[in-house]
Amino acid sequence: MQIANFSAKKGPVIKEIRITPIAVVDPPLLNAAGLHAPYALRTIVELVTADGVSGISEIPGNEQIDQSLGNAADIIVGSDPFHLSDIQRRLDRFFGKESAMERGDTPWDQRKLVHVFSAIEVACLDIIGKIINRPVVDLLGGKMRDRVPFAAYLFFKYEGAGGEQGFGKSPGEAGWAAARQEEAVDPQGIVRQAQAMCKDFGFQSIKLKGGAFEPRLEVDSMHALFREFGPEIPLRFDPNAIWKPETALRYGKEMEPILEYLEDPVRGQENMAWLRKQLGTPLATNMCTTSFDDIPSSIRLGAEDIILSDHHFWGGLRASIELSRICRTFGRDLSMHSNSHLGISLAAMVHLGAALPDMPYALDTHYPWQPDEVIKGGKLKFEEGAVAVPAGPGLGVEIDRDVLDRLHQNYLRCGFRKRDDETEMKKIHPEWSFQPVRW
Ligand SMILES: O=C([O-])[C@@H](O)[C@@H](O)[C@H](O)[C@@H](O)C(=O)[O-]
Ligand SMILES: [Mg+2]
Repeated sequence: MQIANFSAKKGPVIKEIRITPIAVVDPPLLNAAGLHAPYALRTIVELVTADGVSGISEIPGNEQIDQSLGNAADIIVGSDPFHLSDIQRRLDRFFGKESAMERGDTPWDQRKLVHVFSAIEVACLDIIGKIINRPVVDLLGGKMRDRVPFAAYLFFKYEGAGGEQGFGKSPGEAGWAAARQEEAVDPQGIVRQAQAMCKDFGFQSIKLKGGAFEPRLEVDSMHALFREFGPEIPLRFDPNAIWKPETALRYGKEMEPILEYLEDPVRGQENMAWLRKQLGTPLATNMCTTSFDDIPSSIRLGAEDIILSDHHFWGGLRASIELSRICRTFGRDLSMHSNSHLGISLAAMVHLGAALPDMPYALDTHYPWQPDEVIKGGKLKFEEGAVAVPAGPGLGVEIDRDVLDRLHQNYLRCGFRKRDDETEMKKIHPEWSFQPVRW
């Protein structure tokens, strides 16, 4: 037998990390935690190897996470981007263990390390893909599908374009660009929003973010969507765990005939498990089972049917692939959660979605709500609600430097340094306060 003569060649080395916080226009969307600010924050991370190969990633913007990324620079610089497990172990040792509790009560995840590792991992995968001339999806097990379907993600909202316009409208827009500025505070407004979004993007599933108004109005909005779109378009509803168990049981029963799944109706795995025993509708979560540490109790209690993974919160794309195997083992489905984001995150989500062995549900995305884009060539296209895996090695998308500079100037000017929907809401309704369980 002939054994190939494998001589260990020196691998690539990361020589530089660039961390650029940006602020992107976001309209006044409502949720259980309050109101979106006129700018959503994102951080763009670039790693550059000694040979000049660069890899990029995008994570939710937050000054403390940016500082942690900066503190991790000594670990990252000098590392081989192929050695992801070693990088992760050294980051774990450097930062110490981050508990699942540090996620917090908000609809979004407040941990630091998961974001840091996600930013580094995705940028390294982009580098690896460019070096071996393969798309990221091939590093995750290869394509199971060419196009990844997403759902229309509706919000109750105040009128306004966001950004400098704030609650005002930017004139001269048509189609979705105009509709995204309209008020939606009742069932009719939600149906109009859904019609406009589905018309422009071709979505074939619909999710409504609830938790903003009292349950009757929000559930009536779901009935109005069902009447408008019929049973062919699957519907989901997500009040971000702000309902009491008895409220969730009452409205969950009422919505059984019209829902594909019900997302985080109640807070905590115990409450989810209690409700799940009484409802025929599958329960999904991105709030009660949000890390590998949560899996044992999720299985013991039977907390949910669907885990909505998010590579920014689960520590990267490979972690989500690992999670998919755990889900299959324990009879969970895996789908994807989203927050306000641009095209680098969307590209990563599409590579991951394309690689997932099973993908029974259209994924979440906030993408239509953000008019800005940081990648060359403008916004990624949706056809019949789906996005094709970007062509080219790595993520297949490149940063537009002029736009990056402009969005960084937005960040410097806007004054926001972390997401704080409660403070934004108090600017309009000073008496308002965030309650983890309200109705
Ligand atoms: O963007 C929002 O307002 C959402 O409420 C978001 O923060 C959630 O994390 C999310 O989309 C969810 O599904 O819970
Ligand atoms: Mg959710």
